[in-house]
Amino acid sequence: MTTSTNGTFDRTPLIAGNWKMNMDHVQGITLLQKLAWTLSDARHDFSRVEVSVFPPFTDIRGVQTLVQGDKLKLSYGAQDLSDKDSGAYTGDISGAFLNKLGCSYVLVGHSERREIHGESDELLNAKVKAAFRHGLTPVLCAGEGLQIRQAGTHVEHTLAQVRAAVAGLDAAQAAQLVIAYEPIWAIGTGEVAGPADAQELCAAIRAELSKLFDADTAAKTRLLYGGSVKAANVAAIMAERDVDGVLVGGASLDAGEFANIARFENHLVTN
Ligand SMILES: O=C(CO)COP(=O)(O)O
Repeated sequence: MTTSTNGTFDRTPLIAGNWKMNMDHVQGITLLQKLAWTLSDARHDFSRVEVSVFPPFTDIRGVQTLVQGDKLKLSYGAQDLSDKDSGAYTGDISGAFLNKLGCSYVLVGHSERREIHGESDELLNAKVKAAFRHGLTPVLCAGEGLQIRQAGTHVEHTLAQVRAAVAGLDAAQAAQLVIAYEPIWAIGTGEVAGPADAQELCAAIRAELSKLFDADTAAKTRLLYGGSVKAANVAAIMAERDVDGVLVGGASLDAGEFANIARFENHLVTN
């Protein structure tokens, strides 16, 4: 995350909670109410730090009702979308439907979708384009597994995923895009990549965007880190220059913990 000399953020930090396949629509509403209450009690400034949740599809209508009804400043998105717009694609969800439910974002290419559902780089590129077609901001996830990390090819591996997913985008789309670096070995394992690891990859991704588009565009793209983020480690990660936010899994299911992550500035360590 960079701060300008007057202390305002160049890129609004994004604290995103990926609920994965947790929280049915009743539990989801309870969690969101608790989160909203905790953040409002703490007078969270949403214009300085954006907070977003990614519930299961079945929760999104309820989330929309609560956010709109209570005029919450939280944004929300889905965890996946189809690369198609409509038609005979049983079980798939169109970006058009997500847009109608007020989603701002959609995750694309989470490692659990790449690994469990065999989603290819080509498909993910089509999903990124489908998101833009329907007025959604894609949060593209990329990152390496343990073997690749141990082989030392994690930077090239992650950049190849990013290159494939952004192919054919224009500079305005690249600037709007959010990219989350999520090393698979750090997801749900308690094994957090160090702040320096997060910075290494976010800087490499920004340099790659600069090559593919231009430096101005690359300076606007928000880059997140994800993998075992907690209130206790978020400040050091967010203090890194190129890290503009975090994508949180397990810890986003606890309203108090996630609210504390969102309020990382309260325990920000500058280095
Ligand atoms: O996959 C993640 C977020 O998308 C990270 O999950 P954890 O925070 O549970 O490690």
